[in-house]
Amino acid sequence: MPTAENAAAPLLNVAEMQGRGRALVAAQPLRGGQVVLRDSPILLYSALPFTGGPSSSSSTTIHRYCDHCFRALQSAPVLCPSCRHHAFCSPACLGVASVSSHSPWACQTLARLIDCSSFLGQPPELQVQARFLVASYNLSITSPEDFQVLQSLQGRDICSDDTASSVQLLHPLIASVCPPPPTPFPHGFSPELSANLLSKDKLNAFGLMEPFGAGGERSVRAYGIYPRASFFNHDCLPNACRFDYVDTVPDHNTDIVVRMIHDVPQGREICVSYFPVNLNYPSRQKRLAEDYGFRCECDRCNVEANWSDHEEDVDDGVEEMEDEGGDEMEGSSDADIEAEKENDFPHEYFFVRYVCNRENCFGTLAPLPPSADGAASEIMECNVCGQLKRANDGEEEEMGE
Ligand SMILES: C[S@@+](CC[C@H](N)C(=O)[O-])C[C@H]1O[C@@H](n2cnc3c(N)ncnc32)[C@H](O)[C@@H]1O
Repeated sequence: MPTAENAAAPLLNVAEMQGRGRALVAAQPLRGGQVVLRDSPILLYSALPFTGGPSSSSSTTIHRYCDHCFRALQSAPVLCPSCRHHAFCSPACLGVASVSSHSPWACQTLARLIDCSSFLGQPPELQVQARFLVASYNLSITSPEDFQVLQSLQGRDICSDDTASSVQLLHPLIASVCPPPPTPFPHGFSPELSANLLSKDKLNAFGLMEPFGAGGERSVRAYGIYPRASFFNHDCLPNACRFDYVDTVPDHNTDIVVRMIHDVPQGREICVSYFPVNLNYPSRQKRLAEDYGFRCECDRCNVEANWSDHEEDVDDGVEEMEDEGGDEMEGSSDADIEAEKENDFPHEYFFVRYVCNRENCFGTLAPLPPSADGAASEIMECNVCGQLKRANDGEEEEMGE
């Protein structure tokens, strides 16, 4: 039970781990549901491609989110008086944005990109990468200290072919439209720096998700760089997961909160999953190799590496965990099948207890934080659909919306 003394002590230490870089490790025993990190973004950018352009006026552009705090817009937005393209939820948000995310330099650069027809013809992913580059160079002007933090995050040593071709197109385009900064860029402005920044983004950005849709779509509203949360390594059976409450909390609405999924002892590495936990083994390995540059050797991958039925799962990357290993079990008795399943998939308890059973959700469940006296909560919260359920020996009982 946390005492007043150890509640004030650090919960996580940063440690260097062989083959894994920096990692976050439990500095004391941690309880399921405990909040181990609350982190604010140093940079946020929209996950949507640009809309508008020379033929559109601001009155025809649909503004879905505040361009600073990314809350869903409920009423008529406050438009930026200079570009008339960017929309804010309130005059206060516009005021903060005008000296940070939407500085005069960012405002003019984005407005000129929006008016550039050759840019608007580019694929949506490239337009979103342009948003990140403009936000990063803007950060170097408005907050050089935060820009240094961004640069200190892990990136890829060797620029991937994808990143190289994005930079080849985007860097000269941004250079040709952006006005001179108020003072020379304190950290430079070059294709090499753009490539370096894009590789940091790929490894470290967290997506702020749209509310869970009825069809189970998981679309991203905005991406953020969260410097302390960036130290979490990946595990395919994570012991922590992150929550965000962009539309529901009044202050610091873009903060992310990382909570323990279950108890862990002091000294254990705390990991999150970089994607939904229901992805199958080949899809997880492919994604980790291509996007994050490493081969996962977690307990779950070591077991699943020996399964023989990966091929059929590769197409959609999603699997029903209970069906795994079924092909090899024909002709066996029920007891044999159960025993074989148990051997094949010793981690099944994780999916029963900690994966949301709402259709198409596949979110991760973590208990609500323990009470002030340290008592564990029996209420589990899904980090994707937000549903609350009562945990009951692995059977969850829904508690309504
Ligand atoms: C968001 S960073 C995590 C923090 C990072 N270790 C650091 O030193 O800053 C993601 C990178 O950490 C490394 N990483 C994360 N999880 C790993 C794992 N399970 N095994 C090996 N490397 C991992 C990979 O290099 C990955 O691209």
